Amino acid sequence: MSANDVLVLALPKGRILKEVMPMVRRAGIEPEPAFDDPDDRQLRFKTNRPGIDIIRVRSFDVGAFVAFGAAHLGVAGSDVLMEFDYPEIYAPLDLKIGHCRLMVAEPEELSATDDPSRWSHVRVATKYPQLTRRHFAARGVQAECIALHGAVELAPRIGLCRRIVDLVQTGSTLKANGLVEIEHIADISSRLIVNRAALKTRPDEVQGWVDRFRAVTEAPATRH
Ligand SMILES: Nc1ncnc2c1ncn2[C@@H]1O[C@H](COP(=O)(O)OP(=O)(O)OP(=O)(O)O)[C@@H](O)[C@H]1O
Ligand SMILES: O=P(O)(O)OC[C@H]1O[C@H](OP(=O)(O)OP(=O)(O)O)[C@H](O)[C@@H]1O
Repeated sequence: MSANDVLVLALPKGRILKEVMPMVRRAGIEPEPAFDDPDDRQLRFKTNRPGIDIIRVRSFDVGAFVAFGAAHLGVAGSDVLMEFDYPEIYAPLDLKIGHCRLMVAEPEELSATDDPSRWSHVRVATKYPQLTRRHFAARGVQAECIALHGAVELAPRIGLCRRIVDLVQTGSTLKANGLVEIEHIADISSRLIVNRAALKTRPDEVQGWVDRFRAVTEAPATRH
């Protein structure tokens, strides 16, 4: 099999990887040992399947690798998919992992008197500037976004802006920074994504992997 024939699966490093690897293994893909070696600097890994390699990239970059066809399949949070909104990506399967929600939040004391229905302009710190602008524009509010890559909950406390759009799971990061949720934007989970062109040109292989992952999400996990 030539290198060009190998399908590439893009996985997000970080928190999702821990949840997704048991699913990848149950779908029948076992990466080479270097994948689990924290000192190994390799980013592309062979697997027990000669026809599939794994690449490990930033969670925000999985969509770009799949959209531009460098990877054929991938796993991405629906937050990332909403932010970039790549038409070349098809997301056929909810993997039911990485559950959280995307919220607008502000300092507790501001929320006591604030009335979001009266906003015409908001300044918001967020990792999701495009999604945030779209969300507010849909109800006629102009959002000025300050793009951050992390520690978003710090922004109101330190005077960068009063409001944020960020992910919330347990709510402990909001609470620790004196913030409260004031608007729900979306429920988030991770999806199996495929490049639309790859699905057209190699339908049996790509659909075969979608079906195997679907079977994993539908079967109860076995305990060892
Ligand atoms: N608190 C959370 N609970 C559940 N899922 C989350 C949470 N935070 C983020 N996620 C999901 O995990 C994905 C990756 O999270 P995040 O952007 O924080 O990256 P990370 O795991 O820190 O790794 P990296 O920054 O290296 O990409 C997000 O796109 C989202 O779908
Ligand atoms: O509601 P909680 O359970 O507290 O989780 C929410 C936090 O988790 C994520 O941050 P992450 O830990 O990835 O750090 P980050 O600031 O680098 O995004 C997210 O951006 C929130 O900050």
